[in-house]
Amino acid sequence: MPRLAISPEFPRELRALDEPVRRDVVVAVRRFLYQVPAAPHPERVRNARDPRVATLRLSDRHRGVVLRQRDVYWLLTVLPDGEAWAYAQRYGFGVNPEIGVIEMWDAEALERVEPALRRAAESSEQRLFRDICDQDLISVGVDPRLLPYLRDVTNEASLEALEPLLPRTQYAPLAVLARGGSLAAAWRELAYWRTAPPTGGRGGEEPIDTEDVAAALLRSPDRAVFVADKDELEWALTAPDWCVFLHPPQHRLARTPHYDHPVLVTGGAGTGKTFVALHRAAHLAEHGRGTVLLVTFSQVLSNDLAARLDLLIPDETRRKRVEVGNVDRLAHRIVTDAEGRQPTLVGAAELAELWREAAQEVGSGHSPAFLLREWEQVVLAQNLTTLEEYLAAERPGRSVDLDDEERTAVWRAIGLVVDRLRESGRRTLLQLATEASTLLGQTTGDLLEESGPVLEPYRHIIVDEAQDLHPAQWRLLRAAVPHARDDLFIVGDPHQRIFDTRVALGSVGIDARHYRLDVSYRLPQEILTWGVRLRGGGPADGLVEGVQELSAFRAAEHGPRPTVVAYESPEAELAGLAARVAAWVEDEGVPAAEVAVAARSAELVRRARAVLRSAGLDVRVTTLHGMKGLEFRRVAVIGVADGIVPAPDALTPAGEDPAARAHDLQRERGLLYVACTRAYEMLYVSYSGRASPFLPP
Ligand SMILES: Nc1ncnc2c1ncn2[C@@H]1O[C@H](COP(=O)(O)OP(=O)(O)OP(=O)(O)O)[C@@H](O)[C@H]1O
Repeated sequence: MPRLAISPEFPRELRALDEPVRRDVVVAVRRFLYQVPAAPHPERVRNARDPRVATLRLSDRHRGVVLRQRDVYWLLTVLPDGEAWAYAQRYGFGVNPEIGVIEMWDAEALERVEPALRRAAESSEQRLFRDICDQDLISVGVDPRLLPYLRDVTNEASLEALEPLLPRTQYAPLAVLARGGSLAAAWRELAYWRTAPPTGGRGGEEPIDTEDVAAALLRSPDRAVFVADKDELEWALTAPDWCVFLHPPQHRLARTPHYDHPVLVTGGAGTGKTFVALHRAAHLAEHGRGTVLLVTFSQVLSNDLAARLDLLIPDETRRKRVEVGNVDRLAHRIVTDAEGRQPTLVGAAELAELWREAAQEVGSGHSPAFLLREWEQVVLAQNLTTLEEYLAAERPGRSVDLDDEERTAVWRAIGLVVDRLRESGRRTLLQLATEASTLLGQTTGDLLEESGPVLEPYRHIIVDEAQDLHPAQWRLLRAAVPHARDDLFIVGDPHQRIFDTRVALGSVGIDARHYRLDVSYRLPQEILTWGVRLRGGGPADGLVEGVQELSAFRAAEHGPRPTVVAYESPEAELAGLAARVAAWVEDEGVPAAEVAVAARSAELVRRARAVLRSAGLDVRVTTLHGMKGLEFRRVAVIGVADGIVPAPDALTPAGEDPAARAHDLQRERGLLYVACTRAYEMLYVSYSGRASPFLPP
């Protein structure tokens, strides 16, 4: 039987065919896989640039194009006969000599631009790679067949023009060198695309055999998937792309057989962190040692994760090994199980009233908001249970110093609130998390109705959107899984933090090894660059010790720049929004479900919704918070004006606590950044009056 690998273009082209043709094609591929009588056979292509390329007749008028080596067939595409032959003649193929991935390039187009390259070179003294010898270029993976073209490149702009014609793993290190980067930096760029973790030596793996196509395909999970039987074939042809093809850095993280330590993966918006989390869950469902919990921040996001996991793990038994939820629910369930009834939660307004009363009664001069923050960010964060502990505690992130007398007063206020909550039988979600982790740590049989120590309810935990979890929630997760191989796999982005939680995992007993994803597959470079300027580009703290930079964060694709429009009045801005959304949906045919509108205040959301509804435009309109974790083809963020973003009532007065205010501002910035980075095609931002101070000039 042939060893058949499918390229991601093949299912895409297949979907574009009419139903009867599609059916014929699938039947023909199946026949080929099983080599039954009447199976299509490879036919040579005259004038192919690579003699290993052949075609397979897959329907009356359609052919598949394959790259063939002995019994290995890489099925690249399916096209009408003429186009299939043209395709088969057009491309060059190779194996990257340094990292061993398969490469494919538009050899015909390169030949076409060659005379222009040569003419430019003849009329210029400049050569972009003059100071780099052939051997050095080859040492960063450059295919020797491309050297003649590269020698004629005179400047960065002409190299950029070649980008669409070259394999990514050829272009990426060249772009680093073109910018003046060192060979070591170019090598690091190339190594980012390597699939397997290094096992020693410079290249890390066994020596690369550039003639071994099968090994190269196995190292290229974004370009090929091997299918061994008809079920795997069916899966590769019908499942969404992201279920079947992972980019090498994503694959490396998600499919590493085992980790002997907790893992933290950080990466900017759209780098595929959620996909990595889902694939890790699928991996552990198959190879793990017990129940997997996949948790995220909110119920909305966890419903979305559960639906995606259904797609990724079609096997029901395996799917059942993964529970999907959010941390609050987990805490709620553990406390409910232990107490035999559901805990009652305190409402936000009620809690605010309790803090107001306590502030007044204690009369320490601290505002209710200050006391609440002190409780959540110091007392609950460190699980302080006595005044002595509180007096001795560090108060990271809090800029107003408190002497012993003041701390005693604050402790008294906190005590009042906690007592009143207890008396009324109510609790906050963070209290629940704290209690749940204590319960898990207890030696009692109540919880699982058996005697002996309580066992951790999960064997593996995967956390998505980790940047917004509170230390109390982290302690709960740590307690819910044993300290063992593959215990915790955590993904998040400190730059997208929208709540006040700056937790270094080490401080909550999670000694994670840190990995990074740097390439965004959602954002075009233009939205990404603008977003990074908006976010301030500055470092963000949290999750890892120290700070995280955005400097390595980049995009895989280009697209239009974001549009920022200033209006005279709020009414004109809303009219402008309606016109813009109408143009997208009605004129350009973008499905309404792929458009989202976001604003900072509930009032603006309501008004935008009303205006769009009355124009018959049924698109999602939500707050900036509501955009977390989602993505849309087109996004409009409105009301990005001074006085609205940052929201004045979300800011601590500067006089009360300057550090808290600085954090509030950064959080508000992060919120706008999150909303703007949900767009994978086009971003529109508007305001009336003065622009928000966050908007880049
Ligand atoms: N392997 C892949 N195959 C197909 N598309 C991908 C792949 N990886 C990333 N993408 C694209 O990038 C988008 C972002 O992926 P994902 O939601 O996992 O990113 P994220 O890092 O969790 O983003 P955020 O932090 O902004 O929520 C996907 O919806 C998809 O459009």
